[in-house]
Amino acid sequence: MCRTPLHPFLAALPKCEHHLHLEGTLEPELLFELSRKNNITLPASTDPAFGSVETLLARYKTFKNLDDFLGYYYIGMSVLLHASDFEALAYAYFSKAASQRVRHAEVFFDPQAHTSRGVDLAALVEGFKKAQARARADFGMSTELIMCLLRHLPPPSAMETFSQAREAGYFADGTLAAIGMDSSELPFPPPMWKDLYDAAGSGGIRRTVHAGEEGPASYMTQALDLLDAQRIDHGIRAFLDEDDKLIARLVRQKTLLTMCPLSNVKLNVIPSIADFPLKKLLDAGVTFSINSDDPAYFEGYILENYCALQEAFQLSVRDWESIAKGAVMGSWCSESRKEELLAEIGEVVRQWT
Ligand code: HPA
Ligand SMILES: [Zn+2]
Repeated sequence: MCRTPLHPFLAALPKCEHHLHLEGTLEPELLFELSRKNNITLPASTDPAFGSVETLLARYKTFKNLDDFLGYYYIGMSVLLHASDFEALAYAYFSKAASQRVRHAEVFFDPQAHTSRGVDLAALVEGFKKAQARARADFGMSTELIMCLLRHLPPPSAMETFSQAREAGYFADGTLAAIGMDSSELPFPPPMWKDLYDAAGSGGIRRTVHAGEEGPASYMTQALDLLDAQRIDHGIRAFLDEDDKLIARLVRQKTLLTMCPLSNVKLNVIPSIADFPLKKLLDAGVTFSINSDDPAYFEGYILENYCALQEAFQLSVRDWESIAKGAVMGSWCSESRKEELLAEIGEVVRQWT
């Protein structure tokens, strides 16, 4: 638990999470359990980190960069096979998030990383939908699924997966709220994905994209210009690169940046949490949310991210109110759900002011 006097307030504050990879919530205990259940051999003979929960957790403390992390992330998720595995994974996250007062979550998943192993898209969707229904019933949590396409695979693979989801009616019936794009960034710039984003845009499908994490601020500008992205996941490089023109545009367009401070430290995007550009975000009036990205790998769920920032920056209750309300306003939920969430935040802030 963090030592800040605002810890109880931060714990009680109703939260929205917009940048969370379901596969990144696979805790080592569940990873080993599923590898035994599904007879999936982990590469322990070539990488001693896979020897035990303890050695794996120790390795997670030493990620050098995004690709170093992604190697473990893709091996980890290879233990997921059945609809029930995906349901268990998602429900474990929703339960943990509910305990940290997440009231609305828009979560990513990486279909190609599973379909390439012979798992049906329908099995993923079935498992996730069951977990979503349980989260609604058990915690009153609203949730949305965002299908991410993988940048390290060829563009036709992304287009094929997108088309499969669209033909299954998953966008039209609300099963999927949006498309996103993740995995390695630097070698796979936004122009590669223009056809995919054009197809989504012309079909009225929402679009977000990981940009400005390891890639430069110019990739964010390209994501806005070429992909017509409505939201940017990470986007920290706009501030590290001091791209004032881009920052002004983000403010003017009210583009939500879904930011992930502990992830940025763990993947060496910034040297320490004190280097997170929180003051610049607040001073410039950028719309942003604070998120956990891959909490099983980065030593912290959403509350640990809030607390790490509070310990470094000592914000006021009013600052947090504005962050929490900004996250609601940037959410892809109904206007009536936004009203409910804003009222819940107002209630908690009243108790603390
Ligand atoms: O932070 C991330 N960046 C890119 N790809 C990812 N896939 C899971 N997490 C990430
Ligand atoms: Zn991410």
